[in-house]
Amino acid sequence: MEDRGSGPELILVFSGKRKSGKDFITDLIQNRLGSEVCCILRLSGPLKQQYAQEHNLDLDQLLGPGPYKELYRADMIRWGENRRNQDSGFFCRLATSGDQKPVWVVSDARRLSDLQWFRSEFPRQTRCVRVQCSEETRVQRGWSFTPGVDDAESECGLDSGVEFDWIITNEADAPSLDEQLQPILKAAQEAASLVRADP
Ligand SMILES: Nc1ncnc2c1ncn2[C@@H]1O[C@H](COP(=O)(O)OP(=O)(O)OP(=O)(O)O)[C@@H](O)[C@H]1O
Ligand SMILES: C[C@@](O)(CCOP(=O)(O)O)CC(=O)O
Repeated sequence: MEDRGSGPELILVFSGKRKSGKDFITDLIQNRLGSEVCCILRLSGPLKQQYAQEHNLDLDQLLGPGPYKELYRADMIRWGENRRNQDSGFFCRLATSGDQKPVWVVSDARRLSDLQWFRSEFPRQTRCVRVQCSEETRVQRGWSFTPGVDDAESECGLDSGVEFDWIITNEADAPSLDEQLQPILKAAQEAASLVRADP
């Protein structure tokens, strides 16, 4: 039998446009699975931490869903891309260092290099999930088109060329999230039970 070691048994790598609901859905998954089983990892976490420190900004607001982070988004993208150009796995490595939970939920993949990093480091465990909704719904959630952001790699890098394992439609008139998330939660529960059976 394969040695499972102490790494993750399943990694759900989420992507989706701004205000599609990635954080909302990944929080819901963690609530359903429990924080003993599942951790949420944000690739933007270490980026925002370092950026906030260098620019003397409010990290909690940069991490939250409000309008504050949008003031800095274009510059954070540029700042992060400088780092990524030197080392494309830089933020993936920082975000994943040291977590021992059986299920990792990565809430914010944005670039093919992010998916490639997980697929190459964790080929057996990685699954890709897309969150989608209409532009109208995103506008209702506070989105407006920003040139240099919404037409750049940060938002468009995974628009094509990716085979997603699951696609979730986060709209009022779509099937309920509970229904759509069922196969994902089932896979996560199976992964967690493998770890329990093989400590
Ligand atoms: N199904 C839903 N029901 C109610 N509110 C929702 C739903 N999905 C998302 N929202 C709300 O819409 C807003 C944007 O969602 P969220 O922050 O999860 O999007 P995101 O894709 O993570 O955006 P960003 O890329 O800007 O971080 C939040 O205030 C969130 O609570
Ligand atoms: C700067 C950046 O990490 C911001 C992500 O913010 P959020 O996931 O939308 O809260 C986007 C990027 O890395 O391109």
